[in-house]
Amino acid sequence: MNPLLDIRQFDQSLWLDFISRPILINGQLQRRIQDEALRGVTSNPAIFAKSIGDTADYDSAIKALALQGKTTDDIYTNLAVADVQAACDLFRPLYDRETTSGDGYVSLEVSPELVNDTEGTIEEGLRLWKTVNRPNVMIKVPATLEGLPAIRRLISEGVNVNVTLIFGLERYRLVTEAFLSGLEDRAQAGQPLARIDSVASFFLSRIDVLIDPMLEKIVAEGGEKGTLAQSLVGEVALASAKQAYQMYKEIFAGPRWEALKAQGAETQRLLWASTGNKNPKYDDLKYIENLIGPKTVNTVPVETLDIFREKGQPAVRLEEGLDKAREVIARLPELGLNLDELTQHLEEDGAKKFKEPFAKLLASIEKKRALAVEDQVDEAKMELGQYQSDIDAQIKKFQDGNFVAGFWDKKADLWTNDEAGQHSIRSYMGWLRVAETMVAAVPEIETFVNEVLAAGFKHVVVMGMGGSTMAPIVFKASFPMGEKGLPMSVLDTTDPGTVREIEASIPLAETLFIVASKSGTTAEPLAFGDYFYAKVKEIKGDKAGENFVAITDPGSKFVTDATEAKYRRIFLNFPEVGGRFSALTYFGLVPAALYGLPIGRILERAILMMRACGAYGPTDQNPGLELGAALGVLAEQGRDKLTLVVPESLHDLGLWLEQLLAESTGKEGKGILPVAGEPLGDPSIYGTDRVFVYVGYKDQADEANTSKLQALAQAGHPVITLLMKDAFDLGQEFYRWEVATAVASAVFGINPFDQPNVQAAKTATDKLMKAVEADGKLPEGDAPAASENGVDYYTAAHGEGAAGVLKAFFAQAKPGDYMCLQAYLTETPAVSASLLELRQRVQQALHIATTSGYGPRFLHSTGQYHKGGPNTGLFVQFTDDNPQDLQLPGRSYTFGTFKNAQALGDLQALHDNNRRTLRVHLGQDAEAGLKAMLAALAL
Ligand SMILES: O=P(O)(O)OC[C@H]1O[C@](O)(CO)[C@@H](O)[C@@H]1O
Ligand SMILES: O=C[C@H](O)[C@H](O)COP(=O)(O)O
Repeated sequence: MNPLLDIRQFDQSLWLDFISRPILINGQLQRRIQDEALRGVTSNPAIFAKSIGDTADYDSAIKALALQGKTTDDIYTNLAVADVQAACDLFRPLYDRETTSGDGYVSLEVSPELVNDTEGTIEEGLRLWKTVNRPNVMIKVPATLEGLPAIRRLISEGVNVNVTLIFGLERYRLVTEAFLSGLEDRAQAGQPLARIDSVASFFLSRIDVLIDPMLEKIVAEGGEKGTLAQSLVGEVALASAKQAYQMYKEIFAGPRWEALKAQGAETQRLLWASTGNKNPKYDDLKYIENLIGPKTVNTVPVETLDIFREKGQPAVRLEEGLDKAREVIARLPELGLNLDELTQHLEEDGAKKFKEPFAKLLASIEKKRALAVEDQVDEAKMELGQYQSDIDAQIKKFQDGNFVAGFWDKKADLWTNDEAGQHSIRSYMGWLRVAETMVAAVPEIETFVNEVLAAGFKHVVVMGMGGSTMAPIVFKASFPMGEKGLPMSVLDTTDPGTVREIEASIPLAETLFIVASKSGTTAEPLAFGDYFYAKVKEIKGDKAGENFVAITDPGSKFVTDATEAKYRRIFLNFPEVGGRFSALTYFGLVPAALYGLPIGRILERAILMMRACGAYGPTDQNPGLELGAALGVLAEQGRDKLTLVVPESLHDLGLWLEQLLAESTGKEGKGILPVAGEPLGDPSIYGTDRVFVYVGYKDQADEANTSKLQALAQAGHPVITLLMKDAFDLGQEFYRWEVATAVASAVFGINPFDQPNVQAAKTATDKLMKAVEADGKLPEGDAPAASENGVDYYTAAHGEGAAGVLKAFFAQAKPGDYMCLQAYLTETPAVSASLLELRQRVQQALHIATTSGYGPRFLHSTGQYHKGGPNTGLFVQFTDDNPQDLQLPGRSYTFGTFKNAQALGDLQALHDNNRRTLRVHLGQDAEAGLKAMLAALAL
């Protein structure tokens, strides 16, 4: 027996007299709807004062909104509306299902300051109705004399109204009159009456709280009056309610009502409010159990609802003791108690009881707002030496041309005069303000995380390429897992060894797989999805979809496929945000939240940087513009190798930055080459093509790097230092770099948002895969230039044996060139160490920049620059025999063949762009093969 469910047979609806973000996010409200037959929610200014003003639950959102320049009032409205919307959405299925019950509603009250202001109430009521934009919201309007015409008007406009602060029977009659007149106005205007729902909230416990002490005083005086008073103690509220219910039955009967009913109108139900008992002498369920009757609502505080669940005795009692109820009210005057005056007092006091906490709430928001806007972004230290004046001139040029205003207005001619290019630029500027949208999406994501935890998942695997997984990689490497987070793996390679490794390390049935692909067409994530779906299906059969989540753009075929495969959830991202600019969208934030990070704080910092970059009006300095102008000018003057130096704790930031810079700027023979993971050396080993950027933490000394950087700055190399307070500042840095990349692209006059040369490798790979499908294997290639110790060397450079070939290949290096290692291998410490050794030796001997990436990951990141940037690269590609190959389900080929086709396809694209290449096939044992190659290298 559960009284919460049993009460339904008496046609009473229980609503919850509380709302807060935590109960929306942690699933409590949903559980109450699902398991406890909860049928609505009411809020009031005091409730919001408690949930917003007295907790830190909204602090991140308040800060983010404050930084956007919102006023305190706007911040309150934004928070309250967001909660009400979320609650409305939870009740929506109930609301849609039960078209005549009048349930499924969430109430939001107009400002208590409007309690005696008719026009103000109408205006705010309509505004809130529009802003919440849900059919199942009720706007709460006080039943003051000034409120009555507002109720009539709002009802006539089709707004659902919860009339609040009703204490007396006469006023109740006027409330029903306002409701009926509103419906009649509406009918006269030819508008439909169905689903215009309204409740009349009769406040109960407050009546007894006021009158009982008066009665008790009379009791104390003794005599007849004392005896009478004694019989009335604790009775007035219930008697009022019972009488009101009789009035309700009368009013909503007869010809006037029947005419409205015939047009689809529903009655304005009585809602018992203020039903949390406030007198310890009374039963906690006094205002619940005694007021059960058909077609009524009781809005109950959390604690009372829980008590009712435990020991409630539901039965219809609302029409019991009606004579006594009449007598209670009738005899009050004998004791000198004028109920009209008392209810008037309650009304005034009621207004005060809402105004005071509301004022406190606004004051607390104001305090947080004022503090937030004082916050400053972490300043960059720019040691630009001889380049300073040219960079200053570029910034001045931008200022004179009103660049920043144009930037925020998405004026595409800041980048290119080409019409198609301009169109593409305008279509991909959504990242500029997407962090604002995501602040609003935080509760949705956090709710999802709680759902995943409640479902018992133990691990998350994010699967995707490039911009769809880079941010999760950075978050995972830069933060420890959050307290309630799940361990997270990222799969962004077709390397079978890595796929196996991940598979072996996860509890398959309890792993949530996120297939992340903006386009929904990228071959790798779709293959990963298919592979693991088949694996989970072996365990969970038709329920496999429960373990899968998609993040993709709306309208992609992947949306259809994921829907068919019954994915647990599909997050639709934003078509106007490109992959490498998507760190602060669902792509970065859903995994981050599952990993247990408070994503609101990451967004807060991003918005701080947006503000500094002029998103909300001109600023004295613009960190994104300054960084971008510096990088653009330096690259134009030959300093085009951005050498990123980071402490170990930020080692994967380079992966994200590489994609952003290389894919955005590496085209039309221009661009900035990001150089990440290269050990920092003395000034003597560097050419004049470098700019050094250090990203680290303010309070973490990094002596080894900082002293070397000092020496480099002294030797005339430009050095830029960005120090973060903590890892949450990654939100700030992501944004700074996105702006800087777009600005540097404007210096070059290129479109930062396309990747014209990526397709070439994909097309070549597709062609090779067609051959695989037809012949069962990849086509035979040219003969190697050398073969030694199980390692084959393929290159156009000629030489004797492995050593000769390597010598000839590296002999092509010129100042300003770079060597790029492309390892289509399983990432292991030994492989990474050999690649690093190779980089070091080349750097020391040839004084050129070196980069390194695992394939096929880099194809979706730096691959654009390799083919589209300047022809300064010497590319060394490593492949192996994929000793641990894996079959792909539903396909005629393996992961290994797919990966090797990707390598060959890219090699083809490099050749087509006349790049200098060396392919080193390492055979069965990549680690040994690499050692053999290093032994043959005479550098
Ligand atoms: O998210 P998608 O559409 O799968 O694309 C992944 C990556 O591939 C690229 O399109 C390059 O191939 C990147 O720009 C992108 O981040
Ligand atoms: O709509 C509900 C009312 O705002 C609420 O029940 C008031 O209760 P209180 O008297 O306990 O503040």
